[in-house]
Amino acid sequence: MKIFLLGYMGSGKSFIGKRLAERIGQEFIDFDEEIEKREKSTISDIFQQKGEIYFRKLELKVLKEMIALEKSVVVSLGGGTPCYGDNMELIKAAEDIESIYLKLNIENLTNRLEKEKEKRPLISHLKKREDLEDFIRKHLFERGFVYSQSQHIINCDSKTAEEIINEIEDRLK
Ligand SMILES: Nc1ncnc2c1ncn2[C@@H]1O[C@H](COP(=O)(O)OP(=O)(O)OP(=O)(O)O)[C@@H](O)[C@H]1O
Ligand SMILES: O=C(O)C1=C[C@@H](O)[C@@H](O)[C@H](O)C1
Ligand SMILES: [Mg+2]
Repeated sequence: MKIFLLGYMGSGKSFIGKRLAERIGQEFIDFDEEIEKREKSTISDIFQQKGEIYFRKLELKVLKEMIALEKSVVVSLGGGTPCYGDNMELIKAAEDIESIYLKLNIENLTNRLEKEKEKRPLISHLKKREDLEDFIRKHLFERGFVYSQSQHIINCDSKTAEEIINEIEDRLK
């Protein structure tokens, strides 16, 4: 089975994806780590040195490769991966992919991202909590529509990783 995890920055795609893959005995690919490996650079440095447009083009190339994989795998996408160009249409058109949106509310996303801004170039400049929260509110308003086109939507607010993984397993039965 090919499982793609979607959701906003900090929603837990990497964290849940790794554990879900272990639970069901499938290979795990973290999309951002894959890009970092290929570029021999961090996401922040890629944004800084080559710009976001370069990153988005590379993201599309890697997405197409992930969609074409012919093996069972759990892929944790980047937060913006489905949101650019026709990327979500490509994901939806792939009949062998189960797409899962890990949904969190703005307050919980802000709580998580406040502690982990450095590795995330789109928010690393937002020093005050209020500014971070305002950014997330607007950004999620723009992106939520895309994430919500996933086949499964898992509400992750106040759930442990264990509970979320159990819920995903139930959905995929
Ligand atoms: N169910 C959970 N309960 C509490 N904390 C969690 C849970 N899931 C993930 N986290 C924590 O939230 C933070 C963000 O998670 P993670 O890095 O997996 O997000 P992400 O969706 O991969 O973000 P990005 O799109 O930026 O890569 C991490 O510190 C992780 O440990
Ligand atoms: O939400 C986004 O656009 C991003 C999320 C991260 O996973 C990285 O892919 C990068 O920081 C961009
Ligand atoms: Mg991640």
